[in-house]
Amino acid sequence: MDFTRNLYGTSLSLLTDLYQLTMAYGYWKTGRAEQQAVFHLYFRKNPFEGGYAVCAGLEYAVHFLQNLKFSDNDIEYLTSLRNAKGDELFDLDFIEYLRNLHFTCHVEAIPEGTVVFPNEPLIRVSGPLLQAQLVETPLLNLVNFQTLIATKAARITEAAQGDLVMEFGMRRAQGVDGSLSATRAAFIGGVQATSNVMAGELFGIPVKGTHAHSWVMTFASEEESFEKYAEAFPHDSVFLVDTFDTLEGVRNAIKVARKMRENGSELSAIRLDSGDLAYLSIEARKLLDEAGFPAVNIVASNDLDENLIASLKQQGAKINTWGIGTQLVTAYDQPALGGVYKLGALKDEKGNWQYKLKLSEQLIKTSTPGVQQVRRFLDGNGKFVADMIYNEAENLPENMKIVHPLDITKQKPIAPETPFEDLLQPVFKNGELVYRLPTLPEIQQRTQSQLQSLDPSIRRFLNPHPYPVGLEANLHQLKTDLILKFRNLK
Ligand SMILES: Nc1ncnc2c1ncn2[C@@H]1O[C@H](COP(=O)(O)OP(=O)(O)OP(=O)(O)O)[C@@H](O)[C@H]1O
Ligand SMILES: O=P(O)(O)OC[C@H]1O[C@H](OP(=O)(O)OP(=O)(O)O)[C@H](O)[C@@H]1O
Ligand SMILES: O=C(O)c1cccnc1
Repeated sequence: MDFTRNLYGTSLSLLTDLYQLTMAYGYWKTGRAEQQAVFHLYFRKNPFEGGYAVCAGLEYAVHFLQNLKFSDNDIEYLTSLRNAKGDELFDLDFIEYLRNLHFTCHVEAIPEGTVVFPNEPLIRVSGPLLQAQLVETPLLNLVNFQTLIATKAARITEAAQGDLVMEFGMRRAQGVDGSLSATRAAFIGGVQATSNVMAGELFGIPVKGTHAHSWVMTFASEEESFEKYAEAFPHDSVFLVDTFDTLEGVRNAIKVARKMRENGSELSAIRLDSGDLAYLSIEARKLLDEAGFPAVNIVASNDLDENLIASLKQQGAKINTWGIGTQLVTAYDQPALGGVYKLGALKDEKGNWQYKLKLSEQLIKTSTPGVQQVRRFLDGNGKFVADMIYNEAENLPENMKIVHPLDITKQKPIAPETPFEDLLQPVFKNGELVYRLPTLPEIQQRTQSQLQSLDPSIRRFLNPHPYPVGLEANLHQLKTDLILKFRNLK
């Protein structure tokens, strides 16, 4: 597994789309490689029809940018590429330029574990056009997926209402990194443990687990299989009780739990993995309680997600530990977050920003110009009130107003003394890392406190109340003026 282990420490410079390199070549050839540019990474729609997202993946992005250097192997490969005529695709002088390239951009980013909303820049990259363009694809790759999974995990842990949630998804994940980075993001979203041992080693996430049906199937009887498991793990035994008949399995677990107690240990839990989990957990709880085992936990697994957990809770299921695999690590109901990376401004020869915008027939897909920052306004209790995207390159007016990005009639004035925080924080200055990467438990803690600051109406799964996010009025005007200009209406 050296491949994975080294993946984030070595050059990932070719982990990009070819068009980033051909554009880079074009910028270089036309003398624009060093022109100052600003790009923003953002998404347009909350995943899972939800009311929010939890941003994740920044640490991977930081490692990627720190190691942005074309290795000898990278250079050799790029030199080997040919155009349609059979000549070298890239000028050798350009290849030399790439060989000597090192990252000199400024990067601002919203810390991992922050609750974020559509249109807000999660990462802002400013610096030489060639470099800021080049990093588009890998940044999107690293941030889209982890943000998606952290959000799914936040929803699942919300549904679990404080119960232990374990991530069991590796076997159905999308390849090696689809499992490792999903486990990391799941932990950020609130999952407390994983069955993924390598994620335990690499990220320090607590590892936990039970046993499979095969363990039971290798013995002459289910009872014997439980006995032998308890001998091996007298203090950490969880018996999977559904191999043949679930309630019979619970009775066998109780028999073995009694023997364990005589030998001075206690059964930790049973696991249900099929059938009607509400009914079976209620019956299992009764059997365990009547037998004097009220402290034995009940774990459930079987294609669960936040909606099933909420439904089982509502049905009165007596489950207090959840093993969640496929639905979580593959973000089954929405397999991708549609994050994009768009140019906001370019500096002209006089050093003035020229604001840039991509038009679309759909207003939601029209990009926002400027050098954007996100200001989050809070109430007296620190609860989130509204977010304002504004242009840091211009002065803010005294009387600020937030304008809905798609409906100019929806405006929200901001009282002058409203407390706020600006979400984008400096990460790289001139290519130098200036950001202390928080630990994973710190990030998980941040997610929890951020979610607590969000009104429950925004967190609910069905038709969540939309959190107000808009453009500061001057930025909205700038965007409108540019749209009119490009449509030749002004
Ligand atoms: N009480 C319940 N309410 C709603 N959904 C449930 C309930 N109990 C289980 N489920 C879910 O129903 C789905 C199908 O479960 P079902 O019992 O039909 O198949 P299964 O248990 O996987 O069968 P198998 O025995 O082949 O493993 C699973 O996603 C499971 O989590
Ligand atoms: O259901 P998930 O949320 O993905 O959780 C992981 C599943 O992986 C195991 O199943 P296994 O591979 O034995 O297959 P199964 O689905 O037939 O139980 C385990 O028993 C869970 O059911
Ligand atoms: O430990 C478990 O119970 C487990 C691990 C992975 C997948 N399913 C279950």
